[in-house]
Amino acid sequence: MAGRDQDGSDQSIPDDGARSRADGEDVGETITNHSLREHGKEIAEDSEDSKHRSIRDMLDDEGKASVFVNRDLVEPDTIIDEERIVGRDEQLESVVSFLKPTLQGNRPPNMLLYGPAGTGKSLIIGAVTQQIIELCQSKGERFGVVDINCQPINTLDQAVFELVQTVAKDIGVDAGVPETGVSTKRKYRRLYELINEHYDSVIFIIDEIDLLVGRRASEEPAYSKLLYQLSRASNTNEIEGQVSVAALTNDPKFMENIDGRAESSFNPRDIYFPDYDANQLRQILDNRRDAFRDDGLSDDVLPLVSAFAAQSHGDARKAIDLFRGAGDLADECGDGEVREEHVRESQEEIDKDRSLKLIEGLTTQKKISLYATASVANFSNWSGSSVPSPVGFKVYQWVTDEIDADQMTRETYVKYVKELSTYGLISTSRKGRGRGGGMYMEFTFTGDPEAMMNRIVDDTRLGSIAEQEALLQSVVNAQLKEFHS
Ligand SMILES: Nc1ncnc2c1ncn2[C@@H]1O[C@H](COP(=O)(O)OP(=O)(O)OP(=O)(O)O)[C@@H](O)[C@H]1O
Repeated sequence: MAGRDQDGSDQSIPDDGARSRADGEDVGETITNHSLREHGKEIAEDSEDSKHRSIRDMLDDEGKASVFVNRDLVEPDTIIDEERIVGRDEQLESVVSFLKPTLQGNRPPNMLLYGPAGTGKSLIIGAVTQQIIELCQSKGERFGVVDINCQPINTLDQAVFELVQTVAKDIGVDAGVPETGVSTKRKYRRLYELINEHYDSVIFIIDEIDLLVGRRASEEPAYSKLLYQLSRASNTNEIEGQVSVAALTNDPKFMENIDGRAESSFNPRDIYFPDYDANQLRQILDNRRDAFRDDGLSDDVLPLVSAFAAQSHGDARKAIDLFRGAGDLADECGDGEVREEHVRESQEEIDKDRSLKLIEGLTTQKKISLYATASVANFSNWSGSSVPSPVGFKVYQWVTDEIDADQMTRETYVKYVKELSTYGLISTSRKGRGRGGGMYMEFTFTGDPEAMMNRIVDDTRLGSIAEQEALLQSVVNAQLKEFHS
C-alpha cells in the first residue's frame, strides 16, 4: 500500500515482516487451567508474608526504563512551542495579520478556519491568541479568548451557557446563571456582562461550528443564530470592547448553509488548512521526537507512523496518537525501545478498537440507525457514497418495521448518527435542497460501511435483514431515487 507521494520520496508502508508480540521473546510457559488451579491452591496455602513479598517484588521491579522521557509532548491536547509547528506558515501569517489590529485597539475581522480534521486549525488559532494574551498583559490590557467546541452541544441555549461557563472559569467567578430554567436571552446578557467587566477585547473561538445544528431541522440552524448574535454584539454595544469571532470547521461548504443575515454580519476572512503529506507528518513527529529517550526509537518507526497517518487523510492527530500508542505498547511489553512491530500492532488496535468498541457500546436504537445509514452508503447506485439524512431515515424506518423495533423520530435518528462523528467514523455536513427545499444533514463514512454493517449484525437481531440483502439494496436505491428526483 503506497502512501501519498507528493515529492517522489518513498512513503510506502513496508510489508509486515515483524513477529507479533505473542511470538516474540520469552513469554513464559503455557499455563493450563489445571495447573492454574493447582497453582491457586498453593498460593492460598502460602503465608501472608510470601504474598506480601511478591507484591513488593512486583512494585520494586522497575523493569526496562520507559521509552518516554516527556510523554506530554505526544498528548493530543498539549500546547506545543511555536518551533515545533510544521508547514503552516501561510495560515500562521494570515491569522497573525487578521488579529494584529487587536493590539492597536482596533476591531479584527471575523475568521473562518476550515479544512480536514487534525490539520492544525485549533493549534494555529491557539498559538496566535496565546501570544496576544501575553502581549496585551504586558501592556496592562485584558484580551479574552473564549474557546468552545460544539461537538457535545445540541442547542443554541447550551452553546450560550457553555460560553458563559468558559468565561466564568477563565476569570475565576461563578457562572451566575443556571444551566436550565432561564432564557437564552438571559444567558447572553450574563455573557456580555462578564466580558464587559473583565476583558478589554475578546475573541470567540467556536470549534466544530457546523455540528451546532439545533434540534429542529426546519429552523435556522443554531450555528447561524449564534454567529449572528456574537458577531453583531460589538455593533449593538452589547459588548463594549472589540469582538472577533473565529469559527472552525471541517466542512468546506459551511458558509453555503448559513442564513443571509448571519452571513452578512459574520462575513469572515477564510483560512484554508489542507491535509498534510507524509513528509510533513514525519516532520511533525520528528519535532516531538524528544518525547522519547534518545535510544527509545528504532529508525523505522518515524517513517512508518507517518506513512500510516498519511493514509488516514493526513491527520496530524492520528499520527501523534499512533506515535504515542506505539510507545505505550513498547512500555507494556517492557521492550525498552519502540520498534516497527509496536507501530503495526498499535495501528491494528486503533483500527479495531475504534469501530468495535464503539459499536459494542451503542444502544440497539443507535445500532439500527448506524446500520441503516451504512446500508445506504454501501448499496447506493448513485455517484459518491454520502448519505442524505432523509434517505437514511426512510431506510431506518423500513428496517425498524421489518424487525418490529421501536421507531424514533427523524430528529433523534439524525442526532444518533451525528454522534458517530465524535469517533471519526462518519463526517457530517449540512446541505440545502435549493430554494425553499429546506436543509438536511449529509453523512459520509470515513471507513468501509460494509465492514461496519457486518459488525453490527454480529451483535444484534439485524441478522434477518442481512439475509435479505437484495431487498435492502432495492429499498435503499428506491429511496435515493425518490430523494434525488
Ligand atoms: N502543523 C503542525 N505542526 C505540529 N503539530 C501539529 C500541526 N498540526 C496539527 N498538529 C497537532 O495535531 C493535533 C491536532 O491538531 P488540531 O487540533 O489543531 O487540528 P484541527 O484541525 O483543529 O482538528 P479538528 O478539525 O479535528 O478539530 C494537535 O495535537 C496538534 O498539536
